Amino acid sequence: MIKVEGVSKKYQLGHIVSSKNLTNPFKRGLQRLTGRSMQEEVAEEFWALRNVSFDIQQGEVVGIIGKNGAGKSTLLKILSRITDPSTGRIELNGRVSSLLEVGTGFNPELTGRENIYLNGAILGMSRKEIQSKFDEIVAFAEVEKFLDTPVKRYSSGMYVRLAFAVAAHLEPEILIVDEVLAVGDATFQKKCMGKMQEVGKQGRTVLFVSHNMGTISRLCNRAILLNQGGVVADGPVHHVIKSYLQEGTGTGAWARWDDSATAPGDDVARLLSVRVCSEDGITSERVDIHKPVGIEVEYEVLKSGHVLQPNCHFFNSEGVYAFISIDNKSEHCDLPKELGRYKSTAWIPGNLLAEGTMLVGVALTTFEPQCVHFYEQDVVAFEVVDNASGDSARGDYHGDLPGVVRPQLVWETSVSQGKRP
Ligand SMILES: Nc1ncnc2c1ncn2[C@@H]1O[C@H](COP(=O)(O)OP(=O)(O)OP(=O)(O)O)[C@@H](O)[C@H]1O
Repeated sequence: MIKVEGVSKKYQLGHIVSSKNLTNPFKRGLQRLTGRSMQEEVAEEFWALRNVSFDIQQGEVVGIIGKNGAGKSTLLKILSRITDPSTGRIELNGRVSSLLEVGTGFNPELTGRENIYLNGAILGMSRKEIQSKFDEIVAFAEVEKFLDTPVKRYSSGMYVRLAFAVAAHLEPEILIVDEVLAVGDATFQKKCMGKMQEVGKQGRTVLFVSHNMGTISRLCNRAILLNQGGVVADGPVHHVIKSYLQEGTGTGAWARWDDSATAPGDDVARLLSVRVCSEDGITSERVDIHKPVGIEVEYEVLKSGHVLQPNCHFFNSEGVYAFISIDNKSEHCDLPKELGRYKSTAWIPGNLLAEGTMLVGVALTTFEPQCVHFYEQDVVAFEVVDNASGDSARGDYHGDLPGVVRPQLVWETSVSQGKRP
């Protein structure tokens, strides 16, 4: 269905080098002779993709994962024929509908209604075929009132809703979606997930890029991990997510931001670091199932006078939302914070989580009125390990124990007939 063979993509990057690093011998000489410092612009080659090969069969729902700059969007652009590969070849059999950056595929001057017909026509559908899908698209996107308004007047949320609805409902044989779900609100994201699952079940092929491992694992059965433009893992989604987390190509046990200007946050507070740690304060990627594990959040308050409550969101590698914990019981947590650097640690007791990977999202929230100063999803991860020593909740059972949590509960047994042993 999709065949990618030895695909590489080269970009030319132009940048200015200053006097010390001139490469042009003429400019170097001139600089020496005149004593005037010179600049020059050099073009540098950059390979965004290197020798990427894989096959995707019809009906596969494939997640493309990798850290920022790994080449995911470039790969999807090549598959959507927005850009050509520098070397290698791709083969796609079937109608492709793609939703890459918000807005691609829409003409801003045309109305919502006109854009639906335009996109259908681009996909090679007849007017009748489009008409049969029209009401469904409009209902999904919830843009009934704005159907005859040019899409340039839409809010970004409306735009994405319509773009997704069009891409997913016009019965493409191959649906390519890049992280667009991050733009909509939670209800819409859920709706999109459901729709993509449905498209996959109808035997169509879906390629989906996301940084959210929960979404990837819920939606996809296979994942391809890219790192610096190359494929480093390709296979069942849980194995590939595990490599992403473990190889340090993605989320580790420690995330920090050295430059507060680019750190997550707003003018009230910024995130400095998040760490998974053991009782003795050591950063730990692997945690013994019996032992407590701490999520330490360090942030800087830039504007005083706000009540700020850190909160952690826990997901397992299948994307199941395990639980949320909000700092709403500690001393002074409900008082406005002064300027300064704060460190808060949430402690999860031993024998609570099940074994496996936990992904943690961290937020800082003011609740009245509600304002989220930052929320970093999947910011750190750790592996809960059960060494099956017999004194954990698993007891003497060595087989697979499913579930998000595995608390060691107190059991009581009473006997009404016969004798206790
Ligand atoms: N038009 C371009 N010109 C030059 N470099 C580019 C261009 N497009 C992408 N790149 C570079 O290619 C690399 C791969 O980019 P790409 O957007 O494919 O990565 P990504 O995995 O999608 O990243 P992200 O998760 O941040 O979206 C990056 O280093 C990026 O800076």
